[in-house]
Amino acid sequence: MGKLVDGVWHDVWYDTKSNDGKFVREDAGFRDWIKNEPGAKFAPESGRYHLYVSLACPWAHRTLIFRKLKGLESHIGVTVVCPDMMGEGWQMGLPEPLFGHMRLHQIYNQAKPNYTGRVTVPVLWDKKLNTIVSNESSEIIRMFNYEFNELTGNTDDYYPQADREMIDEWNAYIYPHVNNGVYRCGFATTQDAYEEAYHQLFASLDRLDEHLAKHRYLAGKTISEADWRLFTTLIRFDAVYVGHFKCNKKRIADYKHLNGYMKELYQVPGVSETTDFYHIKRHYYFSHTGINPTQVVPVGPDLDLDSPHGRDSL
Ligand SMILES: N[C@@H](CCC(=O)N[C@@H](CS)C(=O)NCC(=O)O)C(=O)O
Repeated sequence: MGKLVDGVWHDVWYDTKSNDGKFVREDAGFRDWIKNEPGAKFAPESGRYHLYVSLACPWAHRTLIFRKLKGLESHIGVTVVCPDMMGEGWQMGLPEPLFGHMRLHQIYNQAKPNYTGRVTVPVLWDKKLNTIVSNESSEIIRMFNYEFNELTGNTDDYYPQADREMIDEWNAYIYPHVNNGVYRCGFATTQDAYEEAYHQLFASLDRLDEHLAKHRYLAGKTISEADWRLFTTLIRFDAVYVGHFKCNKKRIADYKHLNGYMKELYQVPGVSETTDFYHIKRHYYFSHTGINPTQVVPVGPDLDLDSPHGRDSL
């Protein structure tokens, strides 16, 4: 794990010392947008864009789900990096198809030779302008939700106008406490920083479970972006976060409503194909040697994801 400084790779772990042991996530460095409008710099064209993802990563997982559900698989190519993220950061198993690079930091440098920042997945690459459009998953999924509709004919909407306020509110609540909350537990380097994150996480999961007792989805009557953003954390929870990140007050399997909700989302056609528990477990347990120095990857747990979710009556 490391970062680029002026285009040079440095093998460094997260700096928690300057934040009282707290893990603080760095903002993404590439924030352009694909737009379906005349004269757009990044226009929605078939075959023009390429995604670099890790199947382990919850942020990258969001983009794979949207690529699948929005019918973008034949329009946007994908390179899946290896699950092990060691001294050189994310690496390819085979030379990636655009430049033959073996390391993701070479892709960042290809876009910006003097780049300074972390080298994260997902990355949305533009083959025409030879640059990174975006490395921010929350924005990539918005682009996938709308901007290719004319090309694909798929008008499914995960950010409908009528529910936007609710979706935004849930996103703003879930990101710090749950999505990033599990990382704030796992990467904390002081007891206090860990406990603060832990209590916020489980208070939030309790609140979500209560909400989902009465509502089938987070916002509105259909599955929205807020649900998919929560899902990619929930699906990793029992396999990784409970043990590796010490989020062990309860498992998702112990939450009646959250568990059924997670299963319903997992059972949406196509979604299980985007979920890879080998990559998920191998990445976290093998790569974070500061947390798990033996790099032994647990065999369990046995997950029950295909049984009836029991949410139809809501
Ligand atoms: N804000 C980014 C966060 C992406 C992110 O942090 N990805 C992790 C993988 S789960 C990563 O690549 N980490 C490498 C690093 O921090 O060096 C997004 O949502 O797209």
